Amino acid sequence: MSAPLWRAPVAHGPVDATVQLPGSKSVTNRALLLAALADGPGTVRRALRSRDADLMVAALRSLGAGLTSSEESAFGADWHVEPGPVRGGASIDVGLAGTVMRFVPPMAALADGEVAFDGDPHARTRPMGPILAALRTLGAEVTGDALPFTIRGPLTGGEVTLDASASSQLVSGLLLTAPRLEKGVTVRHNGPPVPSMPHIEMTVQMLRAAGVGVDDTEPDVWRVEPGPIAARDLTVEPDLSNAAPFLAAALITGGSVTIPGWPSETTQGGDALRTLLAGMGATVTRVGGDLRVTGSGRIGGIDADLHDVGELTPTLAALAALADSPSTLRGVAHLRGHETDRLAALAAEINGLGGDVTETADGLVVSPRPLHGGVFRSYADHRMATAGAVIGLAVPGIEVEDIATTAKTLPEFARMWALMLEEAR
Ligand SMILES: O=C(O)C1=C[C@@H](OP(=O)(O)O)[C@@H](O)[C@H](O)C1
Ligand SMILES: C=C(OP(=O)(O)O)C(=O)O
Repeated sequence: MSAPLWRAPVAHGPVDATVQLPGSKSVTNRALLLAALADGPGTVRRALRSRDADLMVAALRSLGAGLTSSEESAFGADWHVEPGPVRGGASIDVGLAGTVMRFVPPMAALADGEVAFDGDPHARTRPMGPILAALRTLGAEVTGDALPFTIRGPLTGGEVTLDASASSQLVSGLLLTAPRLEKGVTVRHNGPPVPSMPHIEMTVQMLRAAGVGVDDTEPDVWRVEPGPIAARDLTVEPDLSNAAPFLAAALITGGSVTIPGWPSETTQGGDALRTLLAGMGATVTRVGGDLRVTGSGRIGGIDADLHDVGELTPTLAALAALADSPSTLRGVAHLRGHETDRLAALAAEINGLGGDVTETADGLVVSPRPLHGGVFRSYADHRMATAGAVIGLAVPGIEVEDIATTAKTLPEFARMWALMLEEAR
């Protein structure tokens, strides 16, 4: 059965909206896991509620942690987390969540028995081999090199070398559980450059904030000292990557979109939107603690290396397709291992609307062409679905397949999108 189609609304004038974004998926899922491994009860405030976050909560519960929520709203939950002895015997569903499939297995190797992992059909193709091999080196028994697999500890820790060029999460996953191992862990990367480095910085900063010693002075080497993970009371920042489609609306309509609570300092890669969107012609200003992006009505093409911020590629490709000059998006070969092969998917869907997108070995060349309506397939990828919505602002007759897939990180997307456009009227 094919997924339902969602008629993307066309913008009939400049948007002028304030869009309150729920919490960061990346911060939420790190904070929950660290809280479950901590030395006492802790709290994660304004945590994202979404499919990926709910899968993390379910995984931690099945490994023995107690999680109860209060203050539930569209903008998230406050989770009270009670760590417990890590329990074996669980079967964990990772869905399509990179953070669950890479962050939870090292923790599961602390359990007193075997833990099984599986996920969505496409999750079985996402890169897992290097982290599973690393866990074997560190003492665990692991069946298989991809999902589905089982894992059985104990992990003693020590030093391990892996190729993390397919995903920064292969490193983050090992670092997050490392303090709980007798010897800690030293991770060395050996291979082409690791993508999404700000996400490893996020891991390192969150470990340090929990009192863990981390040495990252040598490039591509991370040493995590053994020791307690301090229980914390932490508030999650808004998800800056999910700001991308909303801010893109300002450029497309020549309007203005404000995101409240944009952090002044952050390890979220989405912060790069400030420079990337300015590079495409937007005016970007801070108004108190908010970020405001204003479009001029003109979108310029860009030549950008997105190696550190690959998550932003679908929105930027959509904008590039509507620009007045060509764009080259480079450094994102690893996107072929994301929710879908995003380079192939973006080229196929934009070209299906009459566009001119060419895949390169590590990115896309986008030459703007007049686009026509049609179906924009989402491939179970939340950022493909939102890219379709972005194009639909300017091109009548876009029907996005399976808009509900945005529930991976932003279940309220369609409602928030409609609200943003209503504010323009
Ligand atoms: O650690 C994280 O929270 C993430 C790391 C990045 O993964 P890759 O390094 O696989 O790109 C990013 O794209 C993903 O959305 C979230
Ligand atoms: C790559 C992404 O997700 P994941 O955490 O599943 O890797 C993403 O959200 O763009």
